[in-house]
Amino acid sequence: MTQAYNAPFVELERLTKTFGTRKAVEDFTLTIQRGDCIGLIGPNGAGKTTLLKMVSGILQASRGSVSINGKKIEQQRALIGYLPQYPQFHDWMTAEEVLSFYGQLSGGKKTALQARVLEVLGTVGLAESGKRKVGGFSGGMKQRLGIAQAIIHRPEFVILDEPVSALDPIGRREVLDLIGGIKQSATVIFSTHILGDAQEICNRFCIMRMGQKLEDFYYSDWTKSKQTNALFIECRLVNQAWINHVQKMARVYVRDNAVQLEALEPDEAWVRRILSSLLEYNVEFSKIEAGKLSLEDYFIQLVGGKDE
Ligand SMILES: Nc1ncnc2c1ncn2[C@@H]1O[C@H](COP(=O)(O)OP(=O)(O)OP(=O)(O)O)[C@@H](O)[C@H]1O
Repeated sequence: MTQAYNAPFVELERLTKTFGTRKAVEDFTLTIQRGDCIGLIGPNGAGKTTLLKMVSGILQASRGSVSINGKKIEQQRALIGYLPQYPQFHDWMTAEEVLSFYGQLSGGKKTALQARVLEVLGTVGLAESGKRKVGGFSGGMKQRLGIAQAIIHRPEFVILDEPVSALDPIGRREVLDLIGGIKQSATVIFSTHILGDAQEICNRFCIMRMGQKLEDFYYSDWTKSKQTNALFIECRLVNQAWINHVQKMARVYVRDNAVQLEALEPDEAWVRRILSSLLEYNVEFSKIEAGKLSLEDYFIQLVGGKDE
């Protein structure tokens, strides 16, 4: 049967996980389309790991369901590649042995896997290290090996839990480039609290807090709606009377002399009204920029502190 182009690929339906009395994830519903690269963003303790474990089928949901191509996740495990937050390997195994082992767990035959193991080691930049014992690997190398084990069986849906957070800038760069490559041929969801990294490679963002989905948007839609309705004004001196006035038209964030305005009810004349107000209130400004609200600013406005 041929599927409609935009038929849902993965569907999370009111996923809920309770540990004792604590709801780690609550009524989380999400439809993932093929080709999405989703950044799952949330403060510590928001429930990201718990959610991804349920989506990958390694943690039983207390309530709700996950389906892939309309079938229960239990029947679709072969389509999934999963990188846990803290991948563990036996130090005494070589990288080749690790990948061969995981490939066999996914149903591959040892002899048939040999070429694939070498191919994947090349993909993750470990071609020269295949015969080395994992115990001698750096954190970045282990993370790349973790990604290699997640993609050894050519999964269509790749789930990565905090793949970059623990790495130094060089390791992060390598892993980000790697995820950029993986998303060319697979649907990807990965959790992070480094917004800049997610912004670089994701086309879609899901923001969660206290187990619940706060926002879910495609970056292109978000930039259209937010960036045209945001203004950044650097003042020589912040004029409080003007701030009081613009608060009727905008959410106002003041940091030192920088004022960020986000339209309360955007319309075409909003920017013009703000600019007129600058003249009306004799605000001395040194710089005005339109449309540069960063995802990080937005996230901080939305989420604020930690969930722990
Ligand atoms: N096995 C467990 N038993 C009891 N509580 C748990 C368990 N696993 C997670 N929790 C709790 O569920 C909540 C969500 O945890 P989770 O690890 O999913 O959050 P997270 O967003 O991944 O956090 P971080 O960014 O710190 O990894 C936390 O309050 C956590 O303490």
